[in-house]
Amino acid sequence: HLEINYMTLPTHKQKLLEIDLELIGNLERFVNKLQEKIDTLQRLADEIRQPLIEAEGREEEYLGNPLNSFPLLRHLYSDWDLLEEFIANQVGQEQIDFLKEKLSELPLPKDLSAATEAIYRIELAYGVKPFDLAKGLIDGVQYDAKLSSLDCYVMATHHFRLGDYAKASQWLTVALSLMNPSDMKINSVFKYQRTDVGLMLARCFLEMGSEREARYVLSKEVNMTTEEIDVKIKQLQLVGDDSYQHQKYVPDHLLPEGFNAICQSSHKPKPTKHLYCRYNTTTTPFLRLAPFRMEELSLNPYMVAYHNVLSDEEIRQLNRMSAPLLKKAFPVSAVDIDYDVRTVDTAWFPNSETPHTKENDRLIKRIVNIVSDLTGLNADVADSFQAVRYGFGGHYSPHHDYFNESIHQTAVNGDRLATVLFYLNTVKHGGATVFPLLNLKVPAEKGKVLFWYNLDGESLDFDENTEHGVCPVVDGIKLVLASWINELADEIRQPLIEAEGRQEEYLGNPLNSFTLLRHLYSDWDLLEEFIANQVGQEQIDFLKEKLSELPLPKDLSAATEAIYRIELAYGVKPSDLAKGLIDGVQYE
Ligand SMILES: O=C(O)CCC(=O)C(=O)O
Ligand SMILES: [Fe+2]
Repeated sequence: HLEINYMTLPTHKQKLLEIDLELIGNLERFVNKLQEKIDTLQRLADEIRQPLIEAEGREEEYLGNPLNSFPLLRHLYSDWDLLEEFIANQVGQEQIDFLKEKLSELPLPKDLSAATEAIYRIELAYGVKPFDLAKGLIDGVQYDAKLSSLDCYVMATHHFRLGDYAKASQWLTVALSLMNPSDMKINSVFKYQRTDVGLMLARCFLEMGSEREARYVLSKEVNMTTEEIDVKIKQLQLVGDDSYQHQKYVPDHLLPEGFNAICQSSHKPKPTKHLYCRYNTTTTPFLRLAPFRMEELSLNPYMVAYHNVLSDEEIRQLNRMSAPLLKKAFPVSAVDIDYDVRTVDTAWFPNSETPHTKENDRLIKRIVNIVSDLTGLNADVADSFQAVRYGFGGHYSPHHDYFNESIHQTAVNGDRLATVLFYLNTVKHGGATVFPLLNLKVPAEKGKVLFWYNLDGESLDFDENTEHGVCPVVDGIKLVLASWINELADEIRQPLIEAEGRQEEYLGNPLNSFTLLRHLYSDWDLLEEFIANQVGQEQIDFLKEKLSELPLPKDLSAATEAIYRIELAYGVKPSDLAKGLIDGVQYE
């Protein structure tokens, strides 16, 4: 049962329909059995009554006939006894047993919580009023679906527990409006009564400080007398009501308002007059041959989207590869403070379970290449792709991708310099990536790749403006592949990082000083040209400004000559010198 995931796996959701259909079939068989018994009992009643009708008004004459008195006696002697047995005998035991057996396959409390929270997130993020949500109108889209009174009551209970009494009362009002008198018998089967709704609504009004409205509801919906109301109100005011469990109130943290506003269809994207849409042919030579349509979304932080990067077949293969790895990563424990940060399934990818077929290896290599082609960064990240699957209501609260703390990962690889996101499907409604501080919404579109720097281009400080999250998915699921390029994967920075903390020693070594000098002398100059078309003007200006502080031709000559003298004086072969072996000493 543990692996069942109704939120993100269509096949599992399908199972809910199948089991419901099975149970409905079972219920119908039970109804038929019951109907047969009713028919039999009705006929019996008619037959037994028949002689009595005949005898009516002439009882003496009737009973005088032995053919009448005998049957009457015999009938009274034995029939009712057997009839008692027949009536008492449970109809449809088989169907009852079947139902009992199936109960173990039905959703668990945590499944209901997950579904409730999914609707709750959709309600919050898209600013949907309970009344609209109940009739299937979400963020301007009218769905062919609606909620029942009991569904609304469950939503109200969720809000109530979070202490959002205003929203809870709205849901309760909708629940009342959807409750028809003719549903009373059905509702009572589910132990759901109008008075339940009324009591909770009165509680909401009391919590909101409106005793007058609480009294009105207790009288109208719970049918209490004035005296009963007095007692109830006093009781609630004194001791509260422990029939409802409370949780802490978290919605601000869950989906902040500024974020939600961008999720909604009413959001107007900001004009992007300084930004361009063009083909990237410059980052790497590869792109001169196979340019991708690129859309600059922001200059600071630098952020671009590329379109139609992966083919449908590649995406199919990726999904085939990652599907078995995606595990249910649902945070179910309410004591976990982060339980509402992210509702997805994730898998690091590829991992030891990924079959090493030729196609798989080729595809992974291709994705690594795409990442470095699109970003111009050294993306030796084959072990750090993350496949992410969002189900209905699946979201990611605003966060930064950098860790900004010393953990094993940042110590080994540095922090996350850049993020590359592959969108593997088009989400019909919801699921956009949103950057609230940039007022930017990036819809999930199949084949698109989004790339941004998490560190400021100038200071290399963490760029707080890269804060981002994912709007709850309304319709369908969302699939992405995330890849992070770490600072230290960028080979340009490698020598500096190696030198960190032991600069004197590091620079004391001629090979290091030479490499550094040569690199500073010529690489940045060429790099400036190389990346001029891609990075923000600000960074280019910074680089240009710094060029004046870099070594001059005479400095390079001096260094070259120094190495040359060492080579001559110690008789070092070029192959030894290149690998650090000088006059019997192996340098690092
Ligand atoms: O799914 C997305 O659009 C964003 C994912 C993300 O922010 C992350 O994995 O860090
Ligand atoms: Fe992220």
